[in-house]
This record gives sequence, C-alpha cells and structure tokens, in this order.
Amino acid sequence: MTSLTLTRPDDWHLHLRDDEALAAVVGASARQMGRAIIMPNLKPPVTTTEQALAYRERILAALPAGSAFEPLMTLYLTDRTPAEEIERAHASGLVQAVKLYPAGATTNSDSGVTDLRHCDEAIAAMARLGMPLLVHGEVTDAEIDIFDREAVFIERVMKPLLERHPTLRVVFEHITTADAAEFVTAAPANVAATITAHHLLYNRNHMLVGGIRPHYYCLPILKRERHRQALLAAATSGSPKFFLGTDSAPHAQGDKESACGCAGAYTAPAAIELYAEAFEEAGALDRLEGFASHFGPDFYGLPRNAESVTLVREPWQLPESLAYVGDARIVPLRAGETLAWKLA
Ligand SMILES: NC(=O)N[C@@H](CC(=O)O)C(=O)O
Ligand SMILES: [Zn+2]
Ligand SMILES: [Zn+2]
Repeated sequence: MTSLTLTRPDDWHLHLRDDEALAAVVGASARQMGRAIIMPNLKPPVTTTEQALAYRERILAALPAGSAFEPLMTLYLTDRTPAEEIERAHASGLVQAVKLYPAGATTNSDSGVTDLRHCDEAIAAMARLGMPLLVHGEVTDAEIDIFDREAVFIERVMKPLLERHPTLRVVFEHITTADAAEFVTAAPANVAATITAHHLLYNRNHMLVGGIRPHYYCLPILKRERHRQALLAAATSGSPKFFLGTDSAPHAQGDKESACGCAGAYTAPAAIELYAEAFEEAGALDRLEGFASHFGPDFYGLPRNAESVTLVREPWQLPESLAYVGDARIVPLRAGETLAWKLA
C-alpha cells in the first residue's frame, strides 16, 4: 500500500499547555486532527466551567488562521468539585468530559483527587448527564512499584468506582498494560480506553537499554513487550472500545534532558504517522480508520468528521527539535529519525 485515505482523525487525549507553549504546539495538532479532548492539568488546573471556556478561547486565538480545529474541553476533578459545577459544564455544551487525576500521579496533579469517595456527588451527576469521566489510571501509593501502578489501580479504584456507578461512562486513558486492555474488553459498553502511539510502538527497553532516553519517559511508564503486544492487539482488534489518544505532552528540552526529567512524550507533530507505523507492524492498516477516526466520536456521541486526510508512504525526517517557549526548544518523539508514512 502506498497511500491511505481516512476520515480526518481526532485526538481524544491531548495536552496543549497555555500561553507561549500553547502557541508553539497547537498548530501541530490542528494540522492533523479535527478535534481534540484538551487536558485540564494547567497550573492552576482548569476546575470550573468558566476557566474551561476561557481556556478554549485562548486555544482558538492561538490557532493558525483558517484552522477548523475544535478543542473539546474538560474539567479537572478535585475532592471539592460540586455537582452544580458538573451541571454547568454539561449545560455549556463545550465541556465534554471530566478528568480524574489521582493526587500526585503525574505532571501538575497536586490538586488531584485524594479519595474518590469525596467525589460521589459529582460523579453521580456525571452518570446522570452521560458525561464521561476520563481516568489517569495509576495508584500513587509510595509502596506500589511504578510498573504495577496501573494494574493495582484497576482492582483498588476502577472496579469499586464502576460498582458504585455502573452506568458511568468511563475512558481509561492511555492504557499501558495487558491487564487494562483485558479489563476494558470485558467491561460493558460504557467503558472505553485511549491508547497512545508510543505505547503501541515501544516497550521499556527502548527507554532504558544502551542509555537512558528521557524523551521516552512518560506516565504511565512504558511496560514490557508482552504489554505492548496486548495493546497492539486491542487497538487493531476493530473493537470500538479502543480509540486514538496521543497523550502528546510537551515539555521543554531542558526539562526532559535533566537529572529529574519531566514525564511526557511530545508526539503531536507526527501523531498519525506514528499510529500508521504501529498498525502496519500489526498488518492492520485497514483498521486504522476505525481506531483513529470513528470509534472516538461514536463513544462521545459526536458526529464523525466529514473531511478526510491522506497518508502517503514517503520517508521524511523529523526535525531534531522545534521552537518552544522563549529560547527553549522542544524535542518531538523520534526527533532526527526517518518516518515511513507522511501526512499529505
Ligand atoms: N503523560 C505524561 O507523562 N505526562 C502528562 C500527564 C499525563 O497524561 O499523565 C503531562 O501533562 O505532561
Ligand atoms: Zn495521564
Ligand atoms: Zn495525558
């Protein structure tokens, strides 16, 4: 196959940051994606509808001229989010979902939830309104090994949550383990998952063998090869429960290449190309469109995009780095390397 035309994809999990960083990165996603679910982990986090709508305006203002990219906004759930805030968010028509970060789980998650039982009223409102809860699924207990945090989360948090709120629509974000893929597959239709391109392409050896590669460090951390294989099988299965979410998470080069480097892989500049590479490896390029362009809007109850995009088999080199904030640069995943597919 030398070219592949598909309905324009959407990104159901994206970090765009704010201010200068937003201006530097938004164009990369807008070039590829029709819409994206925008993560609310700013500093301070986006916890109210008013903040989400103001953030949306800043995103729209930062878009390249003529772009039709649509930011779909989210609220950051805290221990104190009132049910009325969920109702306001839903009524706005512009806030699509609410994000659960366990406190301390990842970048800018200090205001995250300490105990989900504090959020029962907000979550009951979401279940009633059909608003999805997007979950960063890792426990944060110091004694749990970083490679086990997702699997333990399923038992300790995800299962009890769905027992208390069986009709809640849940997206298990950026899944990284066979355990999560199996859990989502077995769950009822109100439970789905996003999968990143980097978790489909890489295992922990890519990050750690022959030297530590900070641009492969993200959360949840890359796992063993058998988990990557399970994710690839889920993504290419044709199941509508699994759809595209890049988790493209920009950090300045110096914040990644550091003695204490930030978590997050910047994949937006070549997102669909990276997914195409993963699907091709699995011999499933014909399943890419469902995963990238159909199942996400179907789950969110939104129309599929009307436009299409074309990928061509044409080797091209990703830049070593790109302009970011001030003098700082940002290093995209696979910087300086050659990719097989190119968005026409
Ligand atoms: N994925 C990451 O490693 N980092 C994300 C946060 C997140 O999605 O957990 C970020 O905001 O930098
Ligand atoms: Zn996350
Ligand atoms: Zn994320």
